[in-house]
Amino acid sequence: MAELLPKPASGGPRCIFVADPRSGLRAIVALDDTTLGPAVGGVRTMRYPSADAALADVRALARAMTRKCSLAGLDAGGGKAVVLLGDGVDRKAAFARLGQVVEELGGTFRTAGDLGTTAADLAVMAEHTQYVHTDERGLAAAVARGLLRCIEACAAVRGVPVEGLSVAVQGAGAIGARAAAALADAGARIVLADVDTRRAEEVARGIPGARVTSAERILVEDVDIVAPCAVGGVITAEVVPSMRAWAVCGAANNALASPEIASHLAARGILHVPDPIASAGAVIDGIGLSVMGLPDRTPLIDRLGDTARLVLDEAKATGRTPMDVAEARALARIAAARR
Ligand SMILES: NC(=O)c1ccc[n+]([C@@H]2O[C@H](COP(=O)([O-])OP(=O)(O)OC[C@H]3O[C@@H](n4cnc5c(N)ncnc54)[C@H](O)[C@@H]3O)[C@@H](O)[C@H]2O)c1
Repeated sequence: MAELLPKPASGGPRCIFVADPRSGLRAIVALDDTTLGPAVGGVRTMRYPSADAALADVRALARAMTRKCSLAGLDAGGGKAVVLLGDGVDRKAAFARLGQVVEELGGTFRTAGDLGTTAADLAVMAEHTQYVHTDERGLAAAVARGLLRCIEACAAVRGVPVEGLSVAVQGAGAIGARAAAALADAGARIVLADVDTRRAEEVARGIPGARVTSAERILVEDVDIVAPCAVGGVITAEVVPSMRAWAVCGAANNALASPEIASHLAARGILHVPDPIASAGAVIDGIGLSVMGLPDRTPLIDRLGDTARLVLDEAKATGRTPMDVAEARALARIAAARR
């Protein structure tokens, strides 16, 4: 069963709820603004406390993807899918059904991996749809490249080189591991944490000079930059006063617990590169190839550093938060396309 939920009165993404009793699949696909092109966004797979929590998450993530695609200069809008993990799900059959649903959408939604979705899940989807991007390693490398460019922008604003910076990377999954390696290659000193400590230790072993800290401490470590690369909502009103870093720049989607947190960071003088910019490497790589036909996406990925710099400079000049500046820039491009 695939049911189109009514568009919320407050606006925001259109959602399709998918329930497949045979496989146990429960999923929601959200389609946000498609002015610039098809709705694009990865598949997030996790246990949610309730269906309402999953709906709120997928809507917020799809909205963020709209901003991400617009800021990156892509011919694409925002979308997202979440799979609600629960007991008794036949994972292979569930992702096969999700692949069929994506195919039935006929290219209006294009997807790839995200938190909790494995390469095996994506491979199963790809047997049923042409609209899934399965090159997880390539996408993670693209995210890491874009994140590095944004960290270079932070360093330039601060007037310091990237070489020798200490960076606390939260999350040692696909993105965190690749980002930590790329930052270390650029001369940064890495502190790494994951709720799965063994995973953090394994990743750290492959990165010269990296050390592991606890998941509880990572955001308040005595470092130059904090790079959230795990779940969203981690930069909270409680965490900000204890932070010792001078910049937050990571690839986790929706890292701020709420929009007001951007003001908390600004009040403490902490630079913040909004994650719709810092995490955009993957969508640029995927959509740059599949929708825009760009043989080489690296110039567009490298431009994320310029965008980060512009946003940080405009925020400083106007007294607005980088989040507000980024949002305004993203929406201005969409408004211009509608005219
Ligand atoms: N995969 C992509 O192409 C992509 C692209 C752009 C952005 N992102 C974002 O990057 C983030 C990570 O995605 P991923 O693909 O690496 O996911 P993943 O599932 O491969 O890895 C996530 C890791 O974070 C760890 N983790 C979860 N909660 C944590 C916490 N509180 N503290 C420390 N570690 C924690 C998990 O144990 C896991 O190792 C997500 O926010 C995702 O939306 C992913």
